Amino acid sequence: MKINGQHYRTIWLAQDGWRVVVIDQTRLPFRFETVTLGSAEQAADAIRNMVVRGAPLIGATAAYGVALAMRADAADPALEAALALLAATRPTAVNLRWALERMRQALAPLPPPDRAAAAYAEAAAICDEDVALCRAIGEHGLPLIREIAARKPAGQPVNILTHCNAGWIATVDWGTALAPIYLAHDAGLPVHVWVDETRPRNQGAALTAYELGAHGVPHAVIVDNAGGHLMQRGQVDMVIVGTDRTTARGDVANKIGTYLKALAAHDNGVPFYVALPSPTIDWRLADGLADIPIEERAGREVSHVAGLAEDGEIRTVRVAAPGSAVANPAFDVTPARLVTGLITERGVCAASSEGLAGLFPDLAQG
Ligand SMILES: CSC[C@@H](O)[C@@H](O)C(=O)COP(=O)(O)O
Repeated sequence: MKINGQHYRTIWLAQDGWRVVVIDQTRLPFRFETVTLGSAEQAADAIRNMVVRGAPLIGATAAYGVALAMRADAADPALEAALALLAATRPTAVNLRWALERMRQALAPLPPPDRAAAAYAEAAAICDEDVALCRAIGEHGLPLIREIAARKPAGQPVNILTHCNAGWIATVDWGTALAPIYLAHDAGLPVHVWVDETRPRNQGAALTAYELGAHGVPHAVIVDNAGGHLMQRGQVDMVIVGTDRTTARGDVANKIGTYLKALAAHDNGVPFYVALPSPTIDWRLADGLADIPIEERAGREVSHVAGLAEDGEIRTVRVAAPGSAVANPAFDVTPARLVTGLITERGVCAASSEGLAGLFPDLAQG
């Protein structure tokens, strides 16, 4: 997607041909800065500290982290150490495990001298494929928006609510939940996006609003608790969110607060769609509530907030009462029964074992 007229992906190789450049998401929307990663340790830090985040981009960064490790030492112990280091960074997004397993399968059979080149090629393939998958998600989601637009009075925008950031910044390009919105906007359909701010890290206010604004998509940032009210008043036509892990029966883990939006959508008859590429499906799991690991992040993300101070500096301030305990579960699980449909690169399906297996018979297990 474009920033100030220039096309960017979220991850690319530096001019030296081996280091890896990412956009520092901790500085957005106030500063567009990049970070250059030169080792698997730096890639792991970037994922852990959310310099990069979003399930597909976490997977892509981990893949390049393995490539960086192989350049330094391609022996078996080094490969295993890099895979373990990167796997331990964040627990919920299954794209991380998927990318690392794919790297292991590509590299382990090779003699060590061949591994670095193969690792870079595999990481690049993962990135290119992610772009294609996300673009396809956009194409399959577009008719859903078009149908709603056709039922609205002429000129009235389709109001779409989204939570967290599932746009191009969370992937390599295009995004998942935002891909259909970009295609609808580019096709001339009037769309307007309600952007949940998404405490505690404010990915909605900081990242989704930033990228929608850069693309010229009309939107408004709302506090996380406003969605239900807007739905009761008929001001939300549909919800589209991303996901960090979807089980084989269609339960969906996504940023904390997603479940409450699904409940409100259900109560108000608002369609609730989840957009995902197939690497986000964990075919080994069925019961998302019981089995998806939920990341517990530092309490400081709740007690403190970062923002742009009046003097133009990015500063962090405390918002919670000093001394109060805080808890910070970073994701929740929305049961399949609350999901209207899953928008994937192969089409839209029911959030159910049958729906997913029907679209992905080659990937579904059992
Ligand atoms: C296309 S990304 C889908 C999800 O990864 C996204 O909605 C999300 O929850 C990201 O969480 P984050 O903690 O910012 O990595």
